[in-house]
Amino acid sequence: MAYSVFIDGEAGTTGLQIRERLETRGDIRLIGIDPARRKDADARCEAFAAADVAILCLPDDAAREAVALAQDLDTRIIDASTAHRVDPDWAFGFPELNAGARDRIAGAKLVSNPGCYSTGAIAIIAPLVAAGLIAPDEGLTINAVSGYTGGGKALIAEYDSGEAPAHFVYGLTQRHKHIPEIMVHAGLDRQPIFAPAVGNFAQGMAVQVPLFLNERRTIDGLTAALDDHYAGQRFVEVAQGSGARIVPTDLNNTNCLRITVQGDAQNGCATVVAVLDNLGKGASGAAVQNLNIMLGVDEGLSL
Ligand SMILES: NC(=O)C1=CN([C@@H]2O[C@H](COP(=O)(O)OP(=O)(O)OC[C@H]3O[C@@H](n4cnc5c(N)ncnc54)[C@H](OP(=O)(O)O)[C@@H]3O)[C@@H](O)[C@H]2O)C=CC1
Ligand SMILES: CC(=O)N[C@@H](CCC(=O)OP(=O)(O)O)C(=O)O
Repeated sequence: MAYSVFIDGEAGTTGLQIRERLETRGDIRLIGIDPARRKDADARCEAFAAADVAILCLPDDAAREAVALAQDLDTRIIDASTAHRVDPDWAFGFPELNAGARDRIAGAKLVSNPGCYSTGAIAIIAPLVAAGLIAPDEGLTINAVSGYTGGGKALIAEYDSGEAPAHFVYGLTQRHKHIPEIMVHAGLDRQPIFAPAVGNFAQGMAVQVPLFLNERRTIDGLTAALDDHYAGQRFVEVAQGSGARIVPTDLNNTNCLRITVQGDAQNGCATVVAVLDNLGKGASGAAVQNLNIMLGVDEGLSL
């Protein structure tokens, strides 16, 4: 039996990559929509009604509108946007978050994918809060650099034009849209300082959480807590750092996320770094992983 899947926004950056991952699958029938009618409510309603699962790859307002269009249908929804990530009626689409996360996704009608930066930040912070190695009210800093596809078609066009800078920092007013979901799903009571940046490379990202060490919080202890948390997970690994460079593009075109803990016990300073593909585990890969979990098929299919 084939499942019907509608990708709303399939011509966008995230949508295209989901399509590529699904179009060769025998167990999935993709529902197409006439490109000229891709923003037409009637055409989208018909597609929602025909779908077992709809994947929203839309700006936030359009995602909210799509959910309203589908509200009386049985269609299950995966939303790649920011619109529903802290809504308790939606399952949070990070299966590796905690013991119950995968089952919640499997049984959910509504699943909200984490943002790309949030995936890296939550992957680091949530297990360390759960292990008592980061206090919920600790003042944390999150530094990150992303490839420019993270900004969707508009930022891609800027870089394609050759007019965009080699590197820029942003989010300086500390209102980045990922901060609420990081706090809720990592278990932080105090807002972290978030310092994102974009570099002149298409995809890939590194998310860093610097931590001061103490008697309780050692490099070995941090590594062991993360290792324990992710033991047996297929797409998240905790690796030994070499003390050398970490390259944000290392996991491009995969659904993997790699965490390393490095620092110096003598000066008491360490950095925990997550590397992932913003379009892989940070968006399209995660959506396909969640789809697989919702359909009850092998979680790694087409990833
Ligand atoms: N890029 C990334 O790394 C990540 C993106 N996301 C999220 O995924 C979602 C999609 O982002 P991304 O793919 O980057 O964005 P893009 O700008 O690349 O694509 C968005 C797509 O949505 C279409 N669209 C816009 N409004 C409507 C509407 N009212 N009805 C139907 N289609 C519409 C656009 O069509 P048109 O171009 O014709 O306007 C476009 O094809 C966003 O919410 C984003 O925040 C999540 C994680 C990472
Ligand atoms: C480089 C860049 O611009 N990145 C985007 C986040 C990309 C992402 O994860 O998007 P959603 O949260 O919308 O899903 C930003 O900072 O707004």
